[in-house]
Amino acid sequence: MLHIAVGVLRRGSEVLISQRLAGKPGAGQWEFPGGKLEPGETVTQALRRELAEELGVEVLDHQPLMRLVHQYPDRTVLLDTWLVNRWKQEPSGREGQATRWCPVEALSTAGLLAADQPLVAALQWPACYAFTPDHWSANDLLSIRQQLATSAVLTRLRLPRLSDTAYRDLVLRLLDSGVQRLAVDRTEIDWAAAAAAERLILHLPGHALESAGSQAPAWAGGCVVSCHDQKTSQQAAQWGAQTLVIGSARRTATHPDRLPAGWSELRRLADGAGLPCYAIGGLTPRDLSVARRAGCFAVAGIRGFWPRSA
Ligand SMILES: Nc1nc2c([nH]c(=O)n2[C@H]2C[C@H](O)[C@@H](COP(=O)(O)OP(=O)(O)OP(=O)(O)O)O2)c(=O)[nH]1
Ligand SMILES: [Mg+2]
Repeated sequence: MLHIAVGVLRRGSEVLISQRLAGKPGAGQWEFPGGKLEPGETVTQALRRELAEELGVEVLDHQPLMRLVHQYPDRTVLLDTWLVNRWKQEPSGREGQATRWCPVEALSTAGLLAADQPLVAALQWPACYAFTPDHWSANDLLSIRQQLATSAVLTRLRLPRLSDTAYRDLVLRLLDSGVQRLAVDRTEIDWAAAAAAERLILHLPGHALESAGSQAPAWAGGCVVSCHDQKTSQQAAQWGAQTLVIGSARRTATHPDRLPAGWSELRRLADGAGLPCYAIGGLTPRDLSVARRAGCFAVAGIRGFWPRSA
């Protein structure tokens, strides 16, 4: 497996991409700058060297974003991807390659290498994903709707106590209040008829895949699946999920009896998933950097993600 150090230079809402040169695999397609580790090099040494060679920049600040394994017909690559937020010198294509700044929301159609799609999702999806506590009512959520509308956090509405009608009404009221997108779990509701489908994400637990059809429904916002093992994560990827929630990182109050998989197991799951993964299990938003070191681009949870005690 080729270990590749990849740098995502980020400037506001844009990232730098470069075009692969003639003669290389994927010539003419776009990629994030970077390249293979040389013998004896650490990944961050390779990142600094590649960005200096390819762009003429000196990296001043780098943070892990995600790890991703992709199989091409003739080779397997591990893309070890880093966000680069600060650097010295103006980046330019030092090897004759074209470079351009691309808005994050335009990356899906920028002609990137096929392997980079999960990376694009990782840049587009929110880094924090908050699940509602089971005992919350519709009013609990409506009382904080202004906050939900301005927050960068994605919310998953679990709310098992609500009827389908109450659940549907709540979703429509939250969207009306300016909440950008929501993750829902009720496929029985006709969301297209409610004109809400554009801004909804479908979230299913892994065990629901059995009865969820052979292919993910074409929801504009995409589908997320919760997984605790490799078999389910592979099933979810084949089904067409865009992201996974994998756990458990630590023991949680929700599942006190479940042994946590721990960070090294999560890293194994994330590496094998081929999709961007949210880490879950006893985490808070403050755990984002440890989750990213374990190959997960983002964190999810219940307690610790809400302004008041859940
Ligand atoms: N840099 C980079 N490589 C990617 C991306 N996506 C992707 O599949 N790859 C693959 C393509 C290549 O097989 C491999 C990178 O190897 P490379 O040939 O560019 O390595 P390098 O820059 O060191 O080039 P060279 O010195 O071997 O000429 O990773 C990406 O976004 N950035
Ligand atoms: Mg390269």
